[in-house]
Amino acid sequence: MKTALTIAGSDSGGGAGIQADLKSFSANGVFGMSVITAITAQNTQEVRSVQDIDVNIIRDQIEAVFDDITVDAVKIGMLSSADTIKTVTQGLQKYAPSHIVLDPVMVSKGGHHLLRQEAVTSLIDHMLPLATIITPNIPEAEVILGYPISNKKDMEKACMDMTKLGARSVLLKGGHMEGEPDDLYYDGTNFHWISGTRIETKNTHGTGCTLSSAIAANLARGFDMLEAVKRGKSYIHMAIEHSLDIGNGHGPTNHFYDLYRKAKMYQEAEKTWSN
Ligand SMILES: Nc1ncnc2c1ncn2[C@@H]1O[C@H](COP(=O)(O)OP(=O)(O)O)[C@@H](O)[C@H]1O
Ligand SMILES: Cc1ncc(COP(=O)(O)OP(=O)(O)O)c(N)n1
Repeated sequence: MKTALTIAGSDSGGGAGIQADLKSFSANGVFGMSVITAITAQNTQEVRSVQDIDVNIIRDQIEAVFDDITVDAVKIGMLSSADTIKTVTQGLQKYAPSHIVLDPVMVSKGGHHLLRQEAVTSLIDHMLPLATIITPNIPEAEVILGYPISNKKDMEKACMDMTKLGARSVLLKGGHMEGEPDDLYYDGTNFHWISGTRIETKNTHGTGCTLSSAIAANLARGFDMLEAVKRGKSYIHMAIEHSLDIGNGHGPTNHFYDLYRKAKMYQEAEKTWSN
């Protein structure tokens, strides 16, 4: 079985972070592993507090996984501090995994900083050049590049500028733009618009984590980047379409719908085998 590793923060509410990543890995057909960088006390409404994990234990988690298990793809989420970024960078340089999907998590929906503002430069200087693909939303790309992104032309320029900072390819997510949530994939040479249809729901907690993990899982399974991005996009659409009304704030994406659907189809098919 193919494997994927998430290096990210824990969300106690289960909708984003490590918890969303592992669910997305399973639903996308790979064995999931985790390196926890920070623990958030979080629910569907707010992040109450954050505890960074000691960098020695972050390094030990990375080494424990890579020294024993073949890692087919890595997804990076919440990194919290410059020290954590340094430790994760060193681990990735040591083991050089083939695919690194960087979701440059900065601020939660409720406005809590999940990456310290002084660590943004470290993320740009050390982490971006290691990324096979970076998957920012519009506000994250604006922070990385230092200019506003207001339309599709700006999105194209932003993608090109992020590859100049070292990322091999870019998926700039359009969920925060007006209108349909069209994402732009730039492979370093060509642009590919991955169009979306907006679903009217408040339950969008963990959408970025779900999508980046689905892309990592599909890369681990051997699909090329464009196909992994397209599969990720159709997975996140399904996960938002059937999102869950859990909690009183922004409910989580649904990782089970597709599995149940497939299990039902399997049961139906199985009935025909005995005939
Ligand atoms: N309401 C929505 N309906 C359909 N797709 C959406 C919706 N909101 C976001 N998406 C898609 O979900 C993915 C994550 O998007 P986005 O919200 O931009 O990122 P983040 O969760 O990092 O803020 C993207 O593919 C985006 O186009
Ligand atoms: C622990 C942790 N990691 C990442 C996030 C951000 O997740 P995202 O998918 O961007 O979803 P929202 O925060 O925007 O709902 C998080 N909240 N917690």
